[in-house]
Amino acid sequence: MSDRTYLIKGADLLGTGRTDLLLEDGRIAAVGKLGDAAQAAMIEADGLVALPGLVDLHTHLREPGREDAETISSGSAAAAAGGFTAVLAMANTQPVTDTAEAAERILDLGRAAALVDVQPIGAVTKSLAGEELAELGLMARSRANVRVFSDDGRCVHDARIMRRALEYVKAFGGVISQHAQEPQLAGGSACCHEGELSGRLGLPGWPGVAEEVIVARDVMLARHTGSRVHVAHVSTAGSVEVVRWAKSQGIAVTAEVTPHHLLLTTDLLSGYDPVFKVNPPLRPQEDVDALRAALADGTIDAVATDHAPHARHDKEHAFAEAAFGMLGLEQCLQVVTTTMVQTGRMTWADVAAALSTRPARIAGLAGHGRPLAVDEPANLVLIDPSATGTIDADASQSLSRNNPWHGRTLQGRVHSTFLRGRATLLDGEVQK
Ligand SMILES: NC(=O)N[C@@H](CC(=O)O)C(=O)O
Ligand SMILES: [Zn+2]
Ligand SMILES: [Zn+2]
Repeated sequence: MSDRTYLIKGADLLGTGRTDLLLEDGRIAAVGKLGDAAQAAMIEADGLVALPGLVDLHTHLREPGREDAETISSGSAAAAAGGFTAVLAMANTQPVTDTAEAAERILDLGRAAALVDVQPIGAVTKSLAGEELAELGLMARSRANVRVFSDDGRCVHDARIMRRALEYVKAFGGVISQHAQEPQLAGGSACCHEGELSGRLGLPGWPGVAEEVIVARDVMLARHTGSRVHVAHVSTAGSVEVVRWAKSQGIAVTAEVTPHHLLLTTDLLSGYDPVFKVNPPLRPQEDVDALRAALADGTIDAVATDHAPHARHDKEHAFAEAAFGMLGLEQCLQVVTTTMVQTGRMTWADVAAALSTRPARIAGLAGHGRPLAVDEPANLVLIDPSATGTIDADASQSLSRNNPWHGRTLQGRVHSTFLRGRATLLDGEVQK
């Protein structure tokens, strides 16, 4: 299983043509038309597309604190099953990842699970309380080498704290990933998109502008400080407009969109099923269309899952009381295949950019998002784009079952994943 040599025969390299790949000693040892190699395990990759290993900028692994919902080990298995070779672990654990020691502990647990590189995200403020900056510098200088900071789950709403955080991380090339949700406009019990439907359902909603005002403020703070801001889970056409404008001005902003915001719309809430309760909420079709267009034209840099596992007893409530969040790691590539590749909006090379190269660059992860070329680390995924499957929430590697794709048919099947030449997923089986 572990450190063997693999010969991948006839994979379609980023959709540009068929080739063989030899994986040896953790690296890509040869690319091209290769003869049989003794000792190598052969993988018949006829019809499979090879992409660089996927990188998720936004994963909730729940350990420490909520190991009933997910552990670093179970979340790593879900990541491998989804074609990921690196995930960034959000800081809203219990306790919060707001110290160097906490970040190093997550790094070590990820190494012990050994299915994906788990890179901790550090909190921007102590305990995510929004009041005092966390130990950003100590986390950056720690063994965990933290470069991405986020209070995700909460918005860094105090403009003065956001300014200081941006100034601080600039010194070491860090980035602030913002959960853009203005608390006065989207406060209290808001639990869905504000619109005609929320009125009819009797659910308090929050409008897209509550996201957009924070995105607008933050790009101006990024311009003022000369620092980098990343917009987590962009959900509205208005946010896309702001990001597009900011990029045209040369402001250092990047943005991500989730699989669910690329496919699901707010009218799913009419059944009051809490599996569709998420922040930011599912939006109308116009927003979904704008997000797809922005991902295709590069205004949105990356797809990130916002994989948010929740135990049954937190999710199975009346809609208004249920926890926010849905699973994402295992079906991300299939959703992108379905919404973006099958529809002709993106090529496989575009997918590699949005799910691997750009997220690795945003997060400063050196060994990931590299081209599939000789001497590069053997981090890659094989996908069968012609396969279709009906999603079964119970077939998940995650400890949680809040899977919004359950019962849906999606295009594509993740076949195998390799982390530094070691198979972490082989023909659909996670290699623990
Ligand atoms: N997306 C969600 O609805 N929930 C996330 C937090 C977050 O990403 O804001 C969670 O931690 O459960
Ligand atoms: Zn968030
Ligand atoms: Zn999140």
